Amino acid sequence: MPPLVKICGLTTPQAVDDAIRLGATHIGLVHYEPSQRHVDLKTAAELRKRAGSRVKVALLLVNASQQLTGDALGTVRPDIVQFHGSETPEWLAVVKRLVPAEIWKAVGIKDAGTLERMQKYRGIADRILFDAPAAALPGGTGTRFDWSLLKNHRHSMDWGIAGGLTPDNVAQAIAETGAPLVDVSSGVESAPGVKDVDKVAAFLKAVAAC
Ligand SMILES: O=C(O)c1ccccc1N[C@@H]1O[C@H](COP(=O)(O)O)[C@@H](O)[C@H]1O
Repeated sequence: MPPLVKICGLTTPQAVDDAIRLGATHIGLVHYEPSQRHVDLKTAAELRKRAGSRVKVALLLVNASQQLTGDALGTVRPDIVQFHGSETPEWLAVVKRLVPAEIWKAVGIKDAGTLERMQKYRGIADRILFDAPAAALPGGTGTRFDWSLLKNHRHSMDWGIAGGLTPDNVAQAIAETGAPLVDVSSGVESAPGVKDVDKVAAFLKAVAAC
């Protein structure tokens, strides 16, 4: 079975409809003001409603305060909360107790030591998303990590990969890592925050062929 596909950073109803029509299994909405893909909570809630049950909807937060996390989850009611900052396992456990959503944790993978350090999320996060290490922004920069770090790794949690994936390299990334889920944002855009329907189609086609 081909991997699950999350198209992240959607900002318009058209982009939501396109991603679903073309076969995405998950979509992502970014609520993080420094991001060029940031959507306010009203817009995020509208996009979430538009998706309905056609696809799983992730809300991406980065080191959000307790207040903002509560407001965001209460307003948007996503299927998944994707924590993309330096959130602690303790904080994720609190959120997990309070909301009926899957908890995903993005982890910037630098070296084999990351695979040890991320064990602290075991039993708390429902999925680990391996991404390139954070730089000026914690994600969404189109930067790849060294996929060979995951080669032959025995995963103890559900997982996926993100970071610098494109229609041209996603098949190789899947072949090298065996990822059960791939997540893309900038690699299917014509400009930051603007999804390109042809690139989204090409990405989904490349994954479907795996
Ligand atoms: O998309 C963003 O702007 C963003 C901002 C802050 C944290 C994460 C962000 N995006 C996520 O980062 C990964 C990799 O993205 P890319 O494909 O390399 O552009 C992915 O999960 C995005 O959703």
